[in-house]
Amino acid sequence: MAVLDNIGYRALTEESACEYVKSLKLFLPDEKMTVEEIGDGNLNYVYRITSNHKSVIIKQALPYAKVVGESWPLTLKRAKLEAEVLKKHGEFVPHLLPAVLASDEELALTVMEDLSHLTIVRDGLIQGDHYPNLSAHIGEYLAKTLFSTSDFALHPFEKKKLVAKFSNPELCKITEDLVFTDPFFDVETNDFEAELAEVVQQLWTNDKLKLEVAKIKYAFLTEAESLLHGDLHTGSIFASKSETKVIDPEFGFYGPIGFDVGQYIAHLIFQVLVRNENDRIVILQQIEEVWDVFSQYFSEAWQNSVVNPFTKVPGALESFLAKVFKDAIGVVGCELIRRTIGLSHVKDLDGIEDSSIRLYVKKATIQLGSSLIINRKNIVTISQLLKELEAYTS
Ligand SMILES: Nc1ncnc2c1ncn2[C@@H]1O[C@H](COP(=O)(O)OP(=O)(O)O)[C@@H](O)[C@H]1O
Ligand SMILES: CSC[C@H]1O[C@H](OP(=O)(O)O)[C@H](O)[C@@H]1O
Repeated sequence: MAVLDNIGYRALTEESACEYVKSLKLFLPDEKMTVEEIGDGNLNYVYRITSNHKSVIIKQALPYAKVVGESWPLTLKRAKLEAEVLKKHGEFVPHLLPAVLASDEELALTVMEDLSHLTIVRDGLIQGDHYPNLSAHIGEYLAKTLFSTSDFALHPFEKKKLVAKFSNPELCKITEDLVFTDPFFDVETNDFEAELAEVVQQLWTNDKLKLEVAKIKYAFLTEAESLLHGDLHTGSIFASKSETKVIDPEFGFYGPIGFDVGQYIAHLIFQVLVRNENDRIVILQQIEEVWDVFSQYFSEAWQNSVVNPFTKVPGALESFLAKVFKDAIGVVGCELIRRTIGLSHVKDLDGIEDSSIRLYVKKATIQLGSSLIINRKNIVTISQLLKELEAYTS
């Protein structure tokens, strides 16, 4: 992190968080307010401030990663980047994002709409809740944000301006390491039970697998297709039966579309792997639906596009969607593996209390991840993906 990042910065306290929102005139000067720190993520503090008649959220970045502490410095610029991604994506899908009420680059914070009436999707799915509109909404979110920020929608000057504006090297490096590198090597920060050592050793010595991961990582490093969310797991989505809101795009940058699509599908797959046969059907349907809705909206936008004459060439759309799908399957494989044996796990797997079931599911997750990475060229439809999953569920 550049030293100058920090000038004027101070970490909020509960008291100064209240003062701050009062200074924005979001509350009356004499209004009685309560404040609570509710952040459960890896990186930032989140304050919920309420009075009798309203509530807001302040999310503040620290100059380091909260989960590790000061030994892992991290740029404060991520807060501004997150607010800017919310605003840019908000141009296309305002109904699927929290409203940004204010942002402050110096204090590295964003004030936004309080979504506490909704549930974090990961928690809801773990407790067996069903969100009938979730994948239709996420499919729409993915198609509209990713198409509208791509070369298929923007003049090349505008697109390149956005690529520069949303440069996010420090946060990308975390993904490059934690998703696409460390789990495939014997690195200290990896985190897995001793009983998985044999399966993990097989990964580390599998050069065929590593060669494919190298290609997927290279796409992440080099393919500036669209402005991604960059961390679209089920912990970054709030939902109810009718509403869906995507939060936390601080890993946003210009990258391959298949990354966002693949991360979302991967986190639905964790639920496929932990549920019994009857309960998993709704999740399999959600996986099918997100791809169907994404490709439907993306195709409509493509057909209306006037920027790029090649969009009119027969087969161009199908060829691009096939590329996105293949990229997504590779990302699914890497995400399944990293959340099982790397730094930063998911509650879906770690929360399985019975250790023999937990280890069984984790081994299946690693094997499924490897198979998807290696065979991704042969998995070209969502039905083929669902068929592949069958072999790893009991
Ligand atoms: N707009 C919001 N409304 C209500 N709660 C929120 C909001 N934004 C974040 N939170 C809460 O804070 C938690 C952490 O937020 P998140 O943006 O994921 O932080 P991090 O970047 O540290 O992962 C969320 O899981 C949620 O419980
Ligand atoms: C130490 S960063 C690891 C992990 O944390 C981020 O998750 P979140 O901000 O949603 O808690 C992101 O997924 C990173 O890969």
